[in-house]
Amino acid sequence: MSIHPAQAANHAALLAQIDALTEAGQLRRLSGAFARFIATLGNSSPPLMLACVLLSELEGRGHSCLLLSELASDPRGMLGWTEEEWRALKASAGPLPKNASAWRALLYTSEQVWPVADLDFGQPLVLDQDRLYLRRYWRDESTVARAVRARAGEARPVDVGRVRHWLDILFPHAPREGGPDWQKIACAVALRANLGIITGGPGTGKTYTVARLLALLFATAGGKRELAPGAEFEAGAAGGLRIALAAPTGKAAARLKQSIDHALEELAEKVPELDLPGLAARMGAARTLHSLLGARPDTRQFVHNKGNPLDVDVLIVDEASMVHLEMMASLLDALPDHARLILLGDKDQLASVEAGAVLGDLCQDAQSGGYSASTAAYILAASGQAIPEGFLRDAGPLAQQTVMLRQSRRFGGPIGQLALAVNAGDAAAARAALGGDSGGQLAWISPAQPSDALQLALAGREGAGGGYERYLRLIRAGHDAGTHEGGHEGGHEQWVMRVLAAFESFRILCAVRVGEWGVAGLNEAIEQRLEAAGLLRRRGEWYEGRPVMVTRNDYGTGVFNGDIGLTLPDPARPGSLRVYFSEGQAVRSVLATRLRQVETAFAMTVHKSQGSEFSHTVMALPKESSAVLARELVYTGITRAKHHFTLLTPVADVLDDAIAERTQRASGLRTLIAGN
Ligand SMILES: Nc1ncnc2c1ncn2[C@@H]1O[C@H](COP(=O)(O)OP(=O)(O)OP(=O)(O)O)[C@@H](O)[C@H]1O
Repeated sequence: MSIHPAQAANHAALLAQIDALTEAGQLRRLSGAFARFIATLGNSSPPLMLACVLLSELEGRGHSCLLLSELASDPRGMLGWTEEEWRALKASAGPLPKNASAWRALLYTSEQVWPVADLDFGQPLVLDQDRLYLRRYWRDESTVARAVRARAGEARPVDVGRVRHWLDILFPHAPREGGPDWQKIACAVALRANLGIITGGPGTGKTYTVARLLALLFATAGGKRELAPGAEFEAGAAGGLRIALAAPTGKAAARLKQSIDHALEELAEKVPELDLPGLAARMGAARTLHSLLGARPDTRQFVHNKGNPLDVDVLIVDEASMVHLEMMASLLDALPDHARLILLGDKDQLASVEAGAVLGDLCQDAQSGGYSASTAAYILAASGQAIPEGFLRDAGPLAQQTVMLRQSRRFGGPIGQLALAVNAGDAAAARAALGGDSGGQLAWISPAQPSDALQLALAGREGAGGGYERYLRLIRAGHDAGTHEGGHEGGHEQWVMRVLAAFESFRILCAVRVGEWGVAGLNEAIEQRLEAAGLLRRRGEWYEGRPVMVTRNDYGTGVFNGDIGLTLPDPARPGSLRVYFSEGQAVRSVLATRLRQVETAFAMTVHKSQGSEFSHTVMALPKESSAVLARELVYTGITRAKHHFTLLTPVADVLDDAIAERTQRASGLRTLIAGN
């Protein structure tokens, strides 16, 4: 490292301040280490090191880049720090550039930074306009932007008359609520290019729509892909259409497959002229994205990539809000050019834990439409639906391929109203919804301490059911009936499925990991309470009835981060325990002692609950407000509830603060897609 002597004092002061903030828990250790590493690579000014610390810190919070405009105008807000914390760090770095262009000029001349228009020497930092990146994220954003632009922008030929014919069969009724049929529009739009994005809240019919889209593709593709030119189209002839279903987690994948099978089954009765049961049978199981791409242990590389693309014509990805930037880049890389990608997800949900908020970025125009006149004309011809005036405004190629579904079919009641209020940032309406539900679907409790809420964990809430007692009693009953040895009527597997279903109907979600209202504190308290009630007996780490969540992919045992299983006796080996995972209609199990990276899952984070729904969902907020406690988190927690939702707030005002707080992730994806 070469440092000008005049800067040495500032460096020392800055490093000391970074260390102090690290000790105080304001910075992660990696951020300081990264800045030091950058300093070893060339001449480094204190402002450059400061920018590196912040870039690394923001990466840890899910941002893919550092926006120089924010760095110049509101660094404190960007970090969620107090004025004193920021002032101390700033003072230790000496004079800082005054505005974004001064920052840009400073970074432009730094040896460790590659300004994208210049010669590339493989520097670790990338400067693209007013955004500073770690190289990996710039590469991933560029990959996603290029692929999205190409896929959305290149129109596929569509036989409009035939599409209209089939869409009228697949969607025979006008929407009850009036207005255009956005589901029908979504199908028409998705046919037109190799990218279709369908977003909407829970129960708005994303899966219902995509099942019809598959039927439409099936009905219209046969003539094009497989038959000789000029040959007559024959329903069912598109047997070779290779369709893959995927989702970020095993649970979400299993749910997708189940819902699509169910929707196709229903549809088959209405459209007997299409061999939809055959289509469903050929589709195969839905897979996790990791498994689809061929994850390999100890590497970030996948078996499938640009050089070895996936063998698919249509790829449907559900719960796309959970797909992080790096995964989306890998997925788009591995997708052959001719294949169609359909992304389904709720744009308002929490983004992935890892960096990026890809679906949210892609859906920025979804609410307002942004359709061009030619898209509107195509939609009218292909689906008979007129786009209302307010949605007309050409917002670019991506907007033409994005459709938001707006009418929830199973979420219109109090839970839906609450979710809407939270999403709109309306705390007063959220409070009114929570307090005004006389039917008992919603409850709002403010327990002083966790012990006041533990009865809920045991027996649920009156009228709402739930609680962990039920599945634990089923385990006991299985013991009494000798089911563990497979001797019970219906067999061991049926019993396991019943126990798993009972467990899956109820869950306690936490906004945070630490503290008495966090995952760790509540899990311990619940375990103790259940043990005191005689419902479980803890003997060491593993015990019968212990629910666990896998915290790391393990290729040896085939379990993945986020998978949830229940510990039950092994029928083949008396005295030993296995962990059973539900996979839709089937069950998979692993010897408990083979699972190394797991944690108890009576309580789990809202983040990890994405892709799952529970009949009765309880969400506990902590006592203190914070930046992580944001609207998206509260919305995601509420929308995990199918029939009943209970909110626990030891301090009621925390709810208002959380609803007011928004998670904004810095990203350059939109700019890169626009090609600016
Ligand atoms: N146009 C429609 N007509 C009749 N029923 C519908 C329609 N659209 C959706 N439904 C029904 O509404 C329910 C919810 O639909 P679906 O599961 O497709 O929603 P989703 O958006 O995929 O939900 P989630 O976000 O929970 O996955 C289903 O029972 C579905 O059959």
